[in-house]
Amino acid sequence: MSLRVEGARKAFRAGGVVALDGVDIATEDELLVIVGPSGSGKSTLLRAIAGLEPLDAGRVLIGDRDVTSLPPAARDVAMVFQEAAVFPHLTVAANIGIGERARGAGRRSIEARVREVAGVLDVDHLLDRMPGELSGGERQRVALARAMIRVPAVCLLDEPLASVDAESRLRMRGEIRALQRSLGVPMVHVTHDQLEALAMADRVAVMHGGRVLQCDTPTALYARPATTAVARIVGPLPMNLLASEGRVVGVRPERIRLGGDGLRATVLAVEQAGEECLVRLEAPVEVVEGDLLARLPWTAAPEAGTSVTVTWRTEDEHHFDATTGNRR
Ligand SMILES: Nc1ncnc2c1ncn2[C@@H]1O[C@H](COP(=O)(O)OP(=O)(O)OP(=O)(O)O)[C@@H](O)[C@H]1O
Repeated sequence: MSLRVEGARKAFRAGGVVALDGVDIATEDELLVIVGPSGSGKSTLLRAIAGLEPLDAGRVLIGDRDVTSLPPAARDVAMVFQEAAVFPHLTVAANIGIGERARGAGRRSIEARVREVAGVLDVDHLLDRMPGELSGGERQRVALARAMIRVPAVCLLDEPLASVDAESRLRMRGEIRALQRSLGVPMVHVTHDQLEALAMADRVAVMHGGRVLQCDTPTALYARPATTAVARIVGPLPMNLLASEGRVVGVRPERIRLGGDGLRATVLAVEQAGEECLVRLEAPVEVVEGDLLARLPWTAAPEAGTSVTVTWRTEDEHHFDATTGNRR
């Protein structure tokens, strides 16, 4: 199945915000993760695909069906939101089966399907519990199971891991990844956590200001960001951007080394992060945005206040146009 969004535009009269400013995406049976800062239009795009937000212009196509003017129920789309909305007065089994019951399926077939999907999402041992007796992660898995009980044409997830603790998040990333493979339909997952995006996705669409800046594999986004904005959004840390001879030179903090014949710098601060450390530097260069950062092994941590030299390999440089920010 394919999912395409073409030329999607959406302005909200309240506040005069252009939430979608000509968005095109095309995806097939893969996990497409949409990432971007708060307010970049991610949820609006997802809601437009689901039919919850009418577009001012543009089209949504699922397979060869133009669903732009169809109501949500007619689109065959499953959607899971940030806050797992489960019915507190129904058991887990009843929550998962509620859609099938509404469609008039028989009791036995509902039971069988509930057990099957609960097994996939590892909530089969919780079927008789009430939602109040579940952890946040378990509740979210129940919400996923309910949405996936019937294989939809398209599956949409809006920050389903946002309120789940770090350990469950890690586990659920893998489960969502596996769920997409077992369903074999396009899955679009929204997150503002770009590391989560890079870890899970077949491809990542980076949104900013209502536009898709780049849509590519995690490897390509990291290795060849198309613009300075993508270079700042994608990666374990924002890329350092230095003004140099009318262009912008980008170097990732994890590619910077201290010592050798290089740029003289002063160490402003050192933060330990497990085996590594984040070093904030001041150097006589024009840093286009943010601070000059280096990520080093903790064993190589310099002292704050000392003088160091900063080097990197030329093959680790990314070059961008100073005016447009586009990769050169
Ligand atoms: N119903 C609405 N009325 C007015 N403005 C809205 C409405 N919904 C969203 N917006 C605005 O549209 C822009 C995009 O919002 P959207 O929720 O799509 O962003 P987002 O990328 O999902 O953000 P977040 O990561 O914070 O959820 C924002 O500026 C937001 O304030």
